[in-house]
Amino acid sequence: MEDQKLPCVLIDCIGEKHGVYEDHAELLKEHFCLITMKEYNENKTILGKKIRAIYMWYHKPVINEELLQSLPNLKIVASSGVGIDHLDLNLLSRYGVKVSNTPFIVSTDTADLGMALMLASSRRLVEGYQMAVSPDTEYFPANWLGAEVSGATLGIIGMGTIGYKVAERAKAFEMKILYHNRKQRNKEEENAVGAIYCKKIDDLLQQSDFVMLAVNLTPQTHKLIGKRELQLMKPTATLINISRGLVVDQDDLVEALQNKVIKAAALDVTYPEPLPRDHPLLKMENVLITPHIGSATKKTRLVMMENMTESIQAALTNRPIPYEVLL
Ligand SMILES: O=CC(=O)O
Repeated sequence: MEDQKLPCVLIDCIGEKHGVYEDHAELLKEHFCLITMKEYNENKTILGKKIRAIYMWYHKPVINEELLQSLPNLKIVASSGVGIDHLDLNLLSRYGVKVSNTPFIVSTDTADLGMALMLASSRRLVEGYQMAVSPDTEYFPANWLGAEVSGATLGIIGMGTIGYKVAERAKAFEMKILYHNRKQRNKEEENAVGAIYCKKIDDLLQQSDFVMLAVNLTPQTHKLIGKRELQLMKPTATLINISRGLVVDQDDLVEALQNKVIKAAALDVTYPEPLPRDHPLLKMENVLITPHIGSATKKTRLVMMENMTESIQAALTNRPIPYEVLL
């Protein structure tokens, strides 16, 4: 409902499958007059002029030129999460619209999920669970083995905030940690976690038991891991992706898994999301998939909402935007 005193903010929907959580919406309503896409679509001419910000919760609503043309007073798009690959920054800048994200808060949970995927995949937790609950279960199955994580070699591609937090956790597991950064080497962080820098990505791929992808999706990292890179990996290695699906050539990954070029994959991200229900990755025993839940914990999602609110308030009062994404 429209409250004349509060700035109008467009959101996709409240509740439902991908919408802003009901509880969070109540908090947002203290600061903004929330207009859902459904309400906007029913009354574009009047509401379009009033909307001053878009609260983009997990890539929705989708922003295109047509929408921007009908929102003449739009000042900011506050996007949840760290990745901004779903936004056309040049287009938004042409319309004078600022962009913010929630970069720091997602790192800890996403690193935790990376560890969870590595442990679950190597120790075959999903298969173990299925065996434990099956009517004809065999306890202490003698021929059923996983691979050890403690003491194994982890190669982190992309030692940004998330990658570094993965390294901190891997250190506690006494793993040998290798990392590759396309641009810069960070010696201080390297020493703190005992990580070894691989200038060449190939060295990391050849030596790692687990390869964890934690890079942003950019034109340079698009399909960074394809047939050639998968062939460099050990046949006993597992690929873990907590960044973006498009960092991997998925067809090449399917082929590599089918032909046992690598042992397994654990993926929080794919393309598209979700995968079509008949996609080969959904049918493989050596693939563990989660539905893009890196930052999906109660506390983190609440702080993300607070970060987004702060950024919108700053933009609407012409103050510096705390989490502004610069072109
Ligand atoms: O995918 C999640 C994020 O970008 O934070």
